Amino acid sequence: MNETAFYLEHFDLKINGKNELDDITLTIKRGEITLIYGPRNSGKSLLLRSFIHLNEELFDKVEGTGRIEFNGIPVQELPRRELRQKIAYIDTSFLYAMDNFTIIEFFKFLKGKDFSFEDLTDEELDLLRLLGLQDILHLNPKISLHSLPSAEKLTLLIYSTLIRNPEIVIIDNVLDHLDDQSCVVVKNLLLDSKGDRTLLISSRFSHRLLDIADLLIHLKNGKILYAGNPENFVMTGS
Ligand SMILES: Nc1ncnc2c1ncn2[C@@H]1O[C@H](COP(=O)(O)OP(=O)(O)OP(=O)(O)O)[C@@H](O)[C@H]1O
Repeated sequence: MNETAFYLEHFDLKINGKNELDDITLTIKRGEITLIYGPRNSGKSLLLRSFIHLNEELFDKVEGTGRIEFNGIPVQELPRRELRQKIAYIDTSFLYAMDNFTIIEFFKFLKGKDFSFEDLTDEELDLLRLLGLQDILHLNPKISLHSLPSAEKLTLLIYSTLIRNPEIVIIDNVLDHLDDQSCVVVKNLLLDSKGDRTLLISSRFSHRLLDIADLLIHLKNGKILYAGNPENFVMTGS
């Protein structure tokens, strides 16, 4: 299999005529964790959504120039359905959407309308335990997810992504909403479950996630200020 998951070359993005991403060239290797770090409005979400053509669904006028390849194929040549099967993207809007579900409705949404909790495989139960979510199975399945503590809801969102077993997992801004203790649990889980999976995580903070990143990309005003080894980034204080 191709060692490079994503390759971008001189990629520019204009939204409604305004330049938002500027000359992005980078390589994201398979099986690695990439941290995209930058302040509010630096372009993290626009960049991550470009990998799956999601900006086109949010904005009227999206113009991308340059190259984005997934597994060596330009993404515009890949059917969206295939991209979304292989690449799971979650952002904080999913958390708000989850409030509309009860526990059982959420599992049925993930696993099919005939789902019952006995259907969970050993692997899925292990993952629930690893994430500290096993108690959810003892709650009334008809309670709303809205009533769960937010850290638990976030972890459930990550669980729902991992059980689909996608090649690529993109976690846009979500981990910034976890408290320090839950963040450590999720980080360890992401490391443990990594395998061949490629992870892209965006954050407004570098320090909490730097230790699990293989590649750090520092974005500001739609431009890459740094792309490379996270340790060197810390050492130079860039
Ligand atoms: N809903 C929107 N309408 C118009 N322009 C937008 C919208 N969302 C983002 N943009 C433009 O895209 C730029 C980059 O936004 P993006 O959401 O990618 O930033 P971000 O780094 O993910 O920020 P945050 O940390 O706040 O999520 C913004 O400066 C803004 O100009």
